[in-house]
Amino acid sequence: MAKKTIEDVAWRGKRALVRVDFNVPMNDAGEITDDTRIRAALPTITYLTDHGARVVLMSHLGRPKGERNEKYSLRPVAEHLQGLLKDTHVFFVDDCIGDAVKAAVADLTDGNVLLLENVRFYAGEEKNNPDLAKAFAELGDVFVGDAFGTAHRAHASTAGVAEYLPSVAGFLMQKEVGVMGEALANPARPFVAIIGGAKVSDKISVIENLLPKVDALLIGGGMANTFLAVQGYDMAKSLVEADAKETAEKLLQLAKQHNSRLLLPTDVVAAKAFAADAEHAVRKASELEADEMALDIGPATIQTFESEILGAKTVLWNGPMGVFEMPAFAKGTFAIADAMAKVNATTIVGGGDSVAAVEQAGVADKMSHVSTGGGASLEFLEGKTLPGVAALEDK
Ligand SMILES: Nc1ncnc2c1ncn2[C@@H]1O[C@H](COP(=O)(O)OP(=O)(O)O)[C@@H](O)[C@H]1O
Ligand SMILES: O=C(OP(=O)(O)O)[C@H](O)COP(=O)(O)O
Repeated sequence: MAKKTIEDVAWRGKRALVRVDFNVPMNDAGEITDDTRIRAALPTITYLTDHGARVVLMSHLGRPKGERNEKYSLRPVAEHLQGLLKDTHVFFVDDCIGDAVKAAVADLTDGNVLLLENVRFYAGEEKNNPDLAKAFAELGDVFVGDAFGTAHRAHASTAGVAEYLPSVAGFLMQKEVGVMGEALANPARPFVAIIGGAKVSDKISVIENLLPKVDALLIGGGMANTFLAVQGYDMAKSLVEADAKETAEKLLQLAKQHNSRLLLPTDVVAAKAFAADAEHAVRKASELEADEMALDIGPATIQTFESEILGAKTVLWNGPMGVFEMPAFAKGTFAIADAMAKVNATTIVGGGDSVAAVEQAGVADKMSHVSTGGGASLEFLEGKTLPGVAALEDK
């Protein structure tokens, strides 16, 4: 459902209380190692400052468990944001509620930005405590939900606060929900989805939700082994989830019911150990040796998957095709990234390791959309309503 956005508000002089997801990775020295999520929030922030709003940003960082912990301070993020927004004053206040925060908000002039300290320094945040939500609401005139990466959490700063203020979507939230929602509801066809990653059990609901909608579902990664085992292949030492075999069988039936083509690897890269330097060879999926494990899809499977992708008009990808952290088993994953970069279609990379893979392959900017949410995009692809989206007003 379409949500009101920041374009539906007259901002001059108003305080925009914006929930962003600045939960960025940092090294031990407290340096930001990937600022993708900060950059992804810039269109919303600059629209608001350009339109004369006083912008109050709130976010979490890590999981400080409801207590103040300097290791999880957002101060370095404020400094980084100032570097990105050269013509804008970015202020930081070392709390997210209370008198000092109210004073810092009152000091803002039109077009200024203030980043609050980590909202997870308060236990009420993750409990969606109404008093904390009200205290946040006092800091703004309009709430802007732009933290797609945290939209699957019903927390005080993502959902609770929206009960006390007019609430609209930011541009990032609008794009994430718009592009993925359109692909699920009304895809240009053929619609091909590629699902990988370690386990079937993590992605049952995603597969269930996609099967009736897609023209073809390509399955790779560790999870393909369980499907192959169900079909009678001896997967030898491969990762196979014994507990998920029944589920895999049901999903194969579901594919038949919906006439969706579910494609599994026909060949794999088989290794004698789960190690970067393990001896390895290409094998048919039916011909693994007793001491081998499948750690990537093989060249024939790559070719099949590539031609499916190149013939598609919508491609959605979630989860690596193999143990792509080890170069010997990364070819399948990078081949998917490259094929998606080439095809003239709507291409969506949904969260987690597949995003890391398109970034490593240097093709992130060739995709129509690279999601900033791992868990959130997974829940969205499962067809769940995300609390941080539901909290925003419909158009
Ligand atoms: N054939 C395989 N055997 C064992 N592990 C695998 C295999 N293929 C992929 N993996 C592992 O799965 C992990 C990613 O799985 P998952 O967390 O489900 O994906 P995502 O983060 O994209 O949702 C990666 O660390 C990768 O090494
Ligand atoms: O990084 C996040 O999730 P993700 O790693 O699933 O994308 C979000 O900021 C949510 O964080 P959380 O999983 O601690 O609630």
